[in-house]
Amino acid sequence: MRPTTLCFPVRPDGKLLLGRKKRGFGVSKWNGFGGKIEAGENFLQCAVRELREETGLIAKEEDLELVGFLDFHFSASSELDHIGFVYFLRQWQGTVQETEEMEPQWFDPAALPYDEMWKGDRTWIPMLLKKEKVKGIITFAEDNENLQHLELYRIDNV
Ligand SMILES: Nc1nc2c([nH]c(=O)n2[C@H]2C[C@H](O)[C@@H](COP(=O)(O)OP(=O)(O)OP(=O)(O)O)O2)c(=O)[nH]1
Repeated sequence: MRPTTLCFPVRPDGKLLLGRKKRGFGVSKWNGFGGKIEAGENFLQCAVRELREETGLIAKEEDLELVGFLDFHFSASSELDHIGFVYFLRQWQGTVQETEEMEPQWFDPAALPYDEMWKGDRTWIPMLLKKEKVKGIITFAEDNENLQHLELYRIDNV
């Protein structure tokens, strides 16, 4: 699978914007916003485009803070394997809109809906919230849901 981006808008009061995915892979899970890089795009361009498509928010590339680099492996379906560049975004233009793909909602960082998120997220998102940057490999079991292996490192720079 092509590389992907994943962006979490963060408000001045610390709340994070998540979206409940309405269709496709990971349907009904809460997640950040992103998707596959398109031909001719770099990661920042992809992150800006996906955020706009999924939330209506308009970001400047220079406002995207790279906070994570994750290697997602699916032991049963290697065609799903992908790397993900993870960004925090603290400034944008526009207002949040529900889209065909995502139902957005702001969450207190201390009360993220981890039970309805990808299983590794409860481990690496709190690291990001502590201002750590994270690199790692997340391997999902045969059911593409449960974790088979999780290897996360705190790094100085992504
Ligand atoms: N937060 C989080 N997201 C994950 C994990 N594993 C995983 O595949 N994803 C997400 C990242 C992407 O949104 C998605 C990868 O599939 P995708 O690129 O087809 O997703 P998409 O439908 O949003 O992409 P697109 O068609 O819009 O390009 O799954 C995980 O462990 N945590």
